[in-house]
Amino acid sequence: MTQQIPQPAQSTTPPIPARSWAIIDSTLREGEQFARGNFKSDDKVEVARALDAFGAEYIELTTPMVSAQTACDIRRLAGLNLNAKLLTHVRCHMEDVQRAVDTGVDGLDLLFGTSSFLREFSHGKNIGQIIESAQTVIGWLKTHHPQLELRFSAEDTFRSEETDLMAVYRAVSDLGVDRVGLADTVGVATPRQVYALVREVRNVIREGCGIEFHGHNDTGCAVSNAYEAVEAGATHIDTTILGIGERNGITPLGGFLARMFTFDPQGLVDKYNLELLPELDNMIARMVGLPIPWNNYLTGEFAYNHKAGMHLKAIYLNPGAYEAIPPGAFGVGRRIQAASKVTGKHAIAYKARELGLHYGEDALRRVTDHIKALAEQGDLDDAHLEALLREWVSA
Ligand SMILES: CC(=O)SCCNC(=O)CCNC(=O)[C@H](O)C(C)(C)COP(=O)(O)OP(=O)(O)OC[C@H]1O[C@@H](n2cnc3c(N)ncnc32)[C@H](O)[C@@H]1OP(=O)(O)O
Ligand SMILES: O=C(O)CCC(=O)C(=O)O
Ligand SMILES: [Mg+2]
Repeated sequence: MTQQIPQPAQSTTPPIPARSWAIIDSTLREGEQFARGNFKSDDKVEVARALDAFGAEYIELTTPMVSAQTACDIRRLAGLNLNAKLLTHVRCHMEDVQRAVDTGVDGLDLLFGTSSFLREFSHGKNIGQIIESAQTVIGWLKTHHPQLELRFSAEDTFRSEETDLMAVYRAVSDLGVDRVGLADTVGVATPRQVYALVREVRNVIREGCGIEFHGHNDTGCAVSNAYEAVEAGATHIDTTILGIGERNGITPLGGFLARMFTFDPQGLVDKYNLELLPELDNMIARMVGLPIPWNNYLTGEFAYNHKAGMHLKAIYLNPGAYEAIPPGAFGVGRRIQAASKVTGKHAIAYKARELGLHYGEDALRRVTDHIKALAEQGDLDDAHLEALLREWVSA
């Protein structure tokens, strides 16, 4: 079975080039906020090296304010001299940033909640005070650490007032941050809202200022929202391996890359070592002590399982008939499940031929019907199918 790499989806929308966006992988920050995420120092080194080998452009780390050990781990990771840029995620607070600049990271991801929920219940500051804090903190960083890459994010963006957001984004862009961040902190945004807000933010920030999107998956839109952000001009997307994070997590690295592969397969192949994705997913599954979900994007056990007779006939001729993305591109294989009640004669004929057996038309119909009837009691495994095909060919 050979499979042609699918061409970018044909639609009225132009393909989105992979060079227009970068991954900020937050497994070592948002992922530490996952119920089972508690990475030890050596785990962090393993994860950072694996993400670097994969080709992730940025790796976001937890704030050094967490503990002395966490600060020490950040310094250890900074000492690895990875190709990926290291960022640490800190409150917009002088003590935090002073601690962060001592760790040797390449940049700081600053944040301040701008929704009424967070202004009232998290930090108690109004928009004017948030902007003042940003001026103090960013001003100090620009003077004393001009080499650092800076991002400022309005946490809970999608439940914040539009006028507040535009005031904050304009102010931090004027202060010279490299990127502004939009965060769907509670996973409530719809793809259309994300598209519209990214376009609007683009109009108030200076040219060349990047836009980052961070999306939670509470309502199942994390991948679509990240995609819409890119379509609207976002330059950086936050992901975690397997999507781990607070509650049910954020945009998963694999899911986002699957989405983007359909627009620019070669661009993704050029940027990332995509065939390492199963290693990344397995590594995090091991570290958090959970299996990879059966329906996980690309690497789930059944992500490339083909079963129905009508599908199998076409799959044998060209797998692209029922696959948007060739599994080999991401280092995974497909499974053909030929011996079920929903199978058909073409699949059985292919299986027989693989075993060097040749059935005439009538015999093929009979053995297929027999298999389908037997499978009413449960699917047959490959060994059972093989034995049956060998037995029936001479019957
Ligand atoms: C949506 C997100 O994921 S945001 C990122 C979340 N990440 C984290 O919380 C990192 C891990 N956190 C920690 O280790 C701790 O919370 C620390 C070290 C940051 C702070 O610990 P504590 O001093 O014990 O405070 P605590 O966590 O109880 O409360 C949060 C404090 O941060 C303040 N705060 C919240 N957001 C911000 C902000 N963006 N900028 C500045 N201060 C903020 C709150 O006002 C509160 O301070 P207060 O006690 O002076 O009112
Ligand atoms: O800093 C950010 O942009 C995102 C913070 C975060 O994890 C969130 O808002 O869910
Ligand atoms: Mg988050």
